[in-house]
Amino acid sequence: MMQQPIASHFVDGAYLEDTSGTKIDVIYPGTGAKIATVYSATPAVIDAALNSAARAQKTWAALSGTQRGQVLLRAAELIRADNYALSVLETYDTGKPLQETLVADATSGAEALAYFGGLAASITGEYIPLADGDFVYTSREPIGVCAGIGAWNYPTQIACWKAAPALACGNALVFKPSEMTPLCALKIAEIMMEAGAPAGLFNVIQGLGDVGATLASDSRVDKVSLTGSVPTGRKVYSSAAAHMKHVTMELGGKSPILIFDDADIEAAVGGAILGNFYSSGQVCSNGTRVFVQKGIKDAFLARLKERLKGVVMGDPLDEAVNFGPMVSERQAEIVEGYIARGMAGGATLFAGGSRNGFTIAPTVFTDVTDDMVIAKEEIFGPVMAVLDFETEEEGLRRANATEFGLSAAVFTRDLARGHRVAAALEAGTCWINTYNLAPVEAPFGGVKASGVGRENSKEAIHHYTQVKSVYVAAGGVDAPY
Ligand SMILES: NC(=O)c1ccc[n+]([C@@H]2O[C@H](COP(=O)([O-])OP(=O)(O)OC[C@H]3O[C@@H](n4cnc5c(N)ncnc54)[C@H](O)[C@@H]3O)[C@@H](O)[C@H]2O)c1
Ligand SMILES: C[N+](C)(C)CCCC=O
Repeated sequence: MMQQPIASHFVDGAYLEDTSGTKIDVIYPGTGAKIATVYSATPAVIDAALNSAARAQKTWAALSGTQRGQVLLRAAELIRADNYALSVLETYDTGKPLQETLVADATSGAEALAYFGGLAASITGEYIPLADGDFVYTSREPIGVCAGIGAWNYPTQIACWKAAPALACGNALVFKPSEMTPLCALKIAEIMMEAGAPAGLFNVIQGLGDVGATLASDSRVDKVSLTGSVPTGRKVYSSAAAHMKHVTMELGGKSPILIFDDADIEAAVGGAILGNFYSSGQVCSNGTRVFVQKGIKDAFLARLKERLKGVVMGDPLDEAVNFGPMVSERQAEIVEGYIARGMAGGATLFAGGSRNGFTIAPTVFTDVTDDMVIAKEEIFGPVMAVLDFETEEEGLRRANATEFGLSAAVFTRDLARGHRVAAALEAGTCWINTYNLAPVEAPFGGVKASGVGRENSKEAIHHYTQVKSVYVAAGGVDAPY
């Protein structure tokens, strides 16, 4: 049962321990048992990580894109070969069911490493012809040392979604996982070394928010990429701005799903289930405001109730279980608090609402109005708010009436309406007739308060490089005196 890592940190190509840092107990959410202890990074550990990253970055950036890509491709293969063990570890770290982690986490990390490994050799600049034989060429240079700060819902995926583009572009990364889920990223660091990365290229240091804040403000860090909540994003962004650092902010949401009368009801119910209860609702892009057009609402709710009978709760390590606990007791309490506020606010509890250990049953509220707390705030748990609407204009207006803008979806058989609605939705990612699919080929990120920049896809290259223009003159220099 113990999942104790060799040491708390992975720095300069090896495990590193310093027990003088704050003690962090690692709890398996499936049972509430302590499974490991790590220690928060001390200033000495942070220094070692940043200094080794700076050294490694120079060696790494001097390689060709093809050479860098080969290391990432090898890392992807090693992750795939070790998928079962990595998935079990992801389940210990997060409590997500093994049935889910076996297909969603290490595999997603491997896909990101393979994708950016394949892209590394084609990160090039352009040639811009000018008058009289002059021209400009550009090159995409690495930014330098990047700091990655992770949330607790997808520890392996977040580490890889940040490492893959950063490293492909010739940067080094110091990654701080969430203090709730410190285990998985250490394994990725081991794998990077085995794949041939130079020591110091990918470091993992543990810590609470103060370690993240130190990274965000340290002058040796050139870019900060955060996956976390909007309040943390505001702090990190402002600290990075004071030092003129590049940022990527992958933050929270309260995303809408619009289900029209003509929707395929099975697809719509499936989308609402995936968009609310996958990972027990601990997904940034979840569609927690489900707007159902009045003509289909009764049928939608009836079918939703029926399909919720398929939920299997229990030990997340049992592959028959398809719904796991919250990551922590604290998160279970937060979600319970929102359920109480939903009931006190006048919404009708249609399904769920109960708690057992860290597990909150999939919960559905109906008769929700836009002004209720459960319709406005990100809950980050399995709580679906069902609202109804009459016209497309009304649905869109209410869907967009939020500070967030991470994701959104529309379910309709009328594809002209699907595209029209997707175009009008204020969100970084929109789905038509599906939910929560995020292939590495597609940009992922938010608008409005939900974020800055994009992860995945060729877009990420722009966020991990800086462009240099070189002007080449063909003739003499025409000066006024
Ligand atoms: N958009 C995305 O891709 C995405 C993905 C996953 C999670 N999220 C969001 O993450 C949130 C849930 O994760 P969480 O509770 O771990 O978020 P959080 O904001 O509490 O913490 C995220 C990370 O930031 C660190 N941190 C906290 N305070 C800090 C500070 N002042 N300076 C620097 N770092 C600091 C934490 O230690 C942790 O590693 C939700 O809002 C969710 O929507 C977004
Ligand atoms: C791949 N998903 C399921 C869209 C999750 C992205 C990361 C957000 O929490």
